[in-house]
Amino acid sequence: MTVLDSTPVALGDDVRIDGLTVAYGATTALRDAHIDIAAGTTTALVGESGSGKSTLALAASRLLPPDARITAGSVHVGDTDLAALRGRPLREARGSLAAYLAQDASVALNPVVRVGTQIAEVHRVRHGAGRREAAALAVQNLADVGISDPARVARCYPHELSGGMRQRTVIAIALAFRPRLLIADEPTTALDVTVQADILALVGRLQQQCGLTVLWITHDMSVVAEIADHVAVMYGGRIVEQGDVLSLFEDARHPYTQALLRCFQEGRTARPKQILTTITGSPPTGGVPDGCPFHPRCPKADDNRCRTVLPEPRPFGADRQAACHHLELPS
Ligand SMILES: Nc1ncnc2c1ncn2[C@@H]1O[C@H](COP(=O)(O)OP(=O)(O)OP(=O)(O)O)[C@@H](O)[C@H]1O
Repeated sequence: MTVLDSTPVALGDDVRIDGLTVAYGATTALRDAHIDIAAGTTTALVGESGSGKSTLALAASRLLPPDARITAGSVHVGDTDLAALRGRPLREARGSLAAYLAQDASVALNPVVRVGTQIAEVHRVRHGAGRREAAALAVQNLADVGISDPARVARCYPHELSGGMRQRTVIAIALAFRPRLLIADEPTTALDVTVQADILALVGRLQQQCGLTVLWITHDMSVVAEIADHVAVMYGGRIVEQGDVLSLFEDARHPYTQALLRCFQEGRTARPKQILTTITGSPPTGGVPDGCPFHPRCPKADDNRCRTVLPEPRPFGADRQAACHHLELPS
C-alpha cells in the first residue's frame, strides 16, 4: 500500500485568501491580498525579490517569524480559517491543512536524525501509526517521491543525500501530513535545471494522483508556464494582476506584468552574449510610494491618479483582474 493509496482520492480543498495583510513591526509588507485557488489546481505567485511572495506564503502556512503578524484578512482552506487559529488547533493545522516547502530543503530537515525517522514521526504523531507501520510508510513515501532504493535512503542522514534527494525527502514529509494545500516557496531555485525539471514533474504527478491544491511561489515565468493553472503577479506587497495562465500570458494588462513577460520572452530567444532588457528602476525598499506602487517605473504613469491614488483591482473577462488606472478593458 502506498501513502497515496492510504489517503482519500482527493486531498485538496478550495482555498480562499481574502484581504490578507501582514506587517513586520510598523512596516506593512503584504496588503489586502485576494486569491482563490480551486481544489486540485495550481496557482503560481510571481514577482521580483521583495515583492512580498514569501510573506504571503509564510502567512498562509502560519509560519511567519515572531516579528511579523497578520493584521487583517483570512486564509480559508475548505471551511477552516487558518488565519484565525491559535494554540493547539493551529499546531494541528500546520502541516495537515497547509504544508510548506521551503527553498532550502536542508533547513527543513533535522541534520542529526535519519530521514526515514523524520518521515515516520509524522505518521506516528499525526496519524497514530505504530512504530513498524510508520517506518514502512516512511519507506513507501520515499518511493512515492521517486527515490530508488528507499529502504537504504531511509537510513541516511540529510548530509548524505544530494540536493535533489533532500528536496524529494521534504516533499515526502509534506505528503505524509496529507495536506489540503501545498505551499511551495521556490523549492527548485537552488537545484540545477535537470533536477528542477524532475521535481516539477514529480509535484505535477503527485498533484494529479491525489488532487492536491498547490500555491507555487516563483520568480521564474518558465516555471509558471509549465505548472500553473492560474497566476497572481505581485509588486510592492500587492497583487497587481491575476488570471488564468493562458489568457494572462497572451494578453497581460498591467504594465508590470507586460514588462515581466517581455523580459521572459526575450530571455528565451536570446542569442549568446546578447544583453537582455531589464525593467528600468528598482522595486521599492523600505515602504511603497503613494499612489500605484509601480508608478516610479511605469511608462504609462501620469501625474494625477497614478502618483496619488492607489488603483483597486478591477475584474474583467472570465477570470481576470488587474489594478491599474490605465486599464483598457474590452467593451
Ligand atoms: N523578517 C523580516 N523583518 C522585516 N522585514 C521583512 C522581513 N522579511 C521580509 N521583510 C520585508 O518584507 C518585504 C517582502 O519580503 P518577502 O521576502 O516577502 O519578498 P519576496 O517577494 O518573497 O522576495 P524574495 O523573492 O527575495 O524571497 C520586503 O520589503 C522585505 O524586506
